[in-house]
Amino acid sequence: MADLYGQSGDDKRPTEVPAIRWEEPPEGPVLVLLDQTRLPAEEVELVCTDASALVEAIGSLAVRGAPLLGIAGAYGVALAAARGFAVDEAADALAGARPTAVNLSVGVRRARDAYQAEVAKGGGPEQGARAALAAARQLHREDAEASTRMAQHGLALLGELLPGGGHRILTHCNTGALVSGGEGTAFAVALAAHRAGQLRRLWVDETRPLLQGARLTAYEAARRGMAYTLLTDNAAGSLFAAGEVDAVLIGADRIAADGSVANKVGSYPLAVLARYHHVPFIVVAPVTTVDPHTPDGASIEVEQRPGFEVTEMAAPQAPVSGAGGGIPVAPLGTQAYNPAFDVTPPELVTAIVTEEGVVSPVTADGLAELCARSGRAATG
Ligand SMILES: CSC[C@H]1O[C@H](OP(=O)(O)O)[C@H](O)[C@@H]1O
Repeated sequence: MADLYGQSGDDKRPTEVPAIRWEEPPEGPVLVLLDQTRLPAEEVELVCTDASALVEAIGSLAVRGAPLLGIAGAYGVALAAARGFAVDEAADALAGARPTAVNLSVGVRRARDAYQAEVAKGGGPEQGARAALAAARQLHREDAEASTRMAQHGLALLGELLPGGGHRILTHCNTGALVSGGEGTAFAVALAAHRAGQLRRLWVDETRPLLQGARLTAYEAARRGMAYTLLTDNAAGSLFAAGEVDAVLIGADRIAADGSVANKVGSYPLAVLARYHHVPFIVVAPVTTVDPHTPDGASIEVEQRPGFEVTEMAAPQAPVSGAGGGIPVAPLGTQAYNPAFDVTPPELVTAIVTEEGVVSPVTADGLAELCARSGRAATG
């Protein structure tokens, strides 16, 4: 077999530009986003002055990833309030920007509730805006703390499942600092293994069609000096067949009450491969991604995205030719099926790792207990 263990990343420079930050220049508060559609070629920042700009950034995946969507949604409510826009209208637009990641609506609700509680107490719009900002900042901090704890729980689980270290981990999409207030979810576990000298290889699925793995996970792994190898999504099966995968680590966008996991499209086939090859399939997500109000996988709304993301390759310098302005890889007018996510049933998930601990096997009761431990009511 060809040399699988190619050159690992050698740039120890951590991602210097935060995925999101709130600033208060003289002309008024702004939300500054690292535009993830421009990575890895360019680190370009988007400055949002209102909720509609943020809704557009969420829809284009300039800002993305379940936990970060929650943080962005909360800051978006605070931004609308601070700039005197209609808060309820902004909150509804933000919560509806993408349907699958439950974190987005959770984050929006936390900031909106804080605003409304302050106003209900007799505070003016300014006090309401400050309360919304405080709620967004608290969520940001909580997510960073959750990331650290998930990494600890995940590393311990890898040690139990794979004694002896030298882990070869396959991951899908992007679950690092670019989706988090901290170092991410599944990627944070792989990073902890790297720091502990236990990561032999991070196999990075490119993750068609938007290439979050190739563009973003490789970008983060290189900057962390991790040993990583990029592969096409189609090549994952042959890696399992060659015995080159010790565990799969992925994130989640919504976990239903029964333990069904919605995550980037391509996750479900990996779960089937992992089961067939007796490889642990581990989901890493904060408790805010568990949705007790969605009973099962069939109840999860899976975002359907534009066909041009499949029929064209994004290339900023590409001549405008198809619907999306990229380089056509299919005849103009080709219809495409482009679900952003798929759903993995709980029986194919070895464990769900959260900041509150690990659920394995994955059961509704186990998840409910975890939510209760975090102080969130687990109702069916
Ligand atoms: C741990 S959140 C990252 C999660 O979000 C990604 O989706 P998208 O890039 O469309 O926001 C993907 O499902 C990742 O697992």
